[in-house]
Amino acid sequence: MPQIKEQRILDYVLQNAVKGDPQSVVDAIDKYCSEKEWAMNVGNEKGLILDKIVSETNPSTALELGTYCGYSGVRIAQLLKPGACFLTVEKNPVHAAIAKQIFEFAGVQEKIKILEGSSEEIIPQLKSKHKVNTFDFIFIDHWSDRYTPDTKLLEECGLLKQGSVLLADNVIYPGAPDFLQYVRNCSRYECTNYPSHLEYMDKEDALEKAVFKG
Ligand SMILES: O=C(NCCCCCn1ccc2cnccc21)c1cc(-c2ccc(F)cc2)cc(O)c1O
Ligand SMILES: [Mg+2]
Repeated sequence: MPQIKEQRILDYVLQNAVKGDPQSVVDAIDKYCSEKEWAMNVGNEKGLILDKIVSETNPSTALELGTYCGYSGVRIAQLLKPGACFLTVEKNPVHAAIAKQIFEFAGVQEKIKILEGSSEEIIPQLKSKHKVNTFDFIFIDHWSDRYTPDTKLLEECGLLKQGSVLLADNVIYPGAPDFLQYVRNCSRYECTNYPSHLEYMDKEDALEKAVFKG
């Protein structure tokens, strides 16, 4: 019995999903986490909203803050056009290692680059060290108290352009009240709320989309 939940999730995927089939990996994680052990993946209900917004944006450049086991990374990667650049930031090295193996099993590893570290140290390095200009799409799913400072940091680092789409998870539960206040009261963002539920639970949650107006 692997000692940590994330290793058990990986093992379940390796034994129950189809190698090279991203959707089977997503479905296996959802099955395990709804039937066996809850985990903080965005889940299928919010995941379908994520899919719709990624498809509508059709990003050439995408960033994710909060990789965890790679569930949302696989969902996003399978929707990206060939040649798109997708970076995902994970502070926890154990989770990053699990996500790497999930991406490889799903067959999306060529589309995703995992950056290990905290958002506040990585965001300022993105232009210089990772040859990024601006992001078309950003999925925010890390510590909720970093949502606002990191949004401001992305602005200050010139990583947003007119039309950049920010999509934040958990704005209701656990909640990101200061982020909602910031983007909804800042004239530089057009916001849309997508009510949903906490992954694998009946508790209310929501995604918030904030489009940068430049
Ligand atoms: O905490 C969550 N996510 C954040 C984890 C990332 C922390 C570390 N980290 C990763 C990248 C990174 C970059 N910079 C700094 C730190 C960084 C989360 C929690 C819940 C949740 C928990 C308990 C409960 F009872 C109900 C719900 C549900 C979610 O969907 C979540 O996403
Ligand atoms: Mg989340």
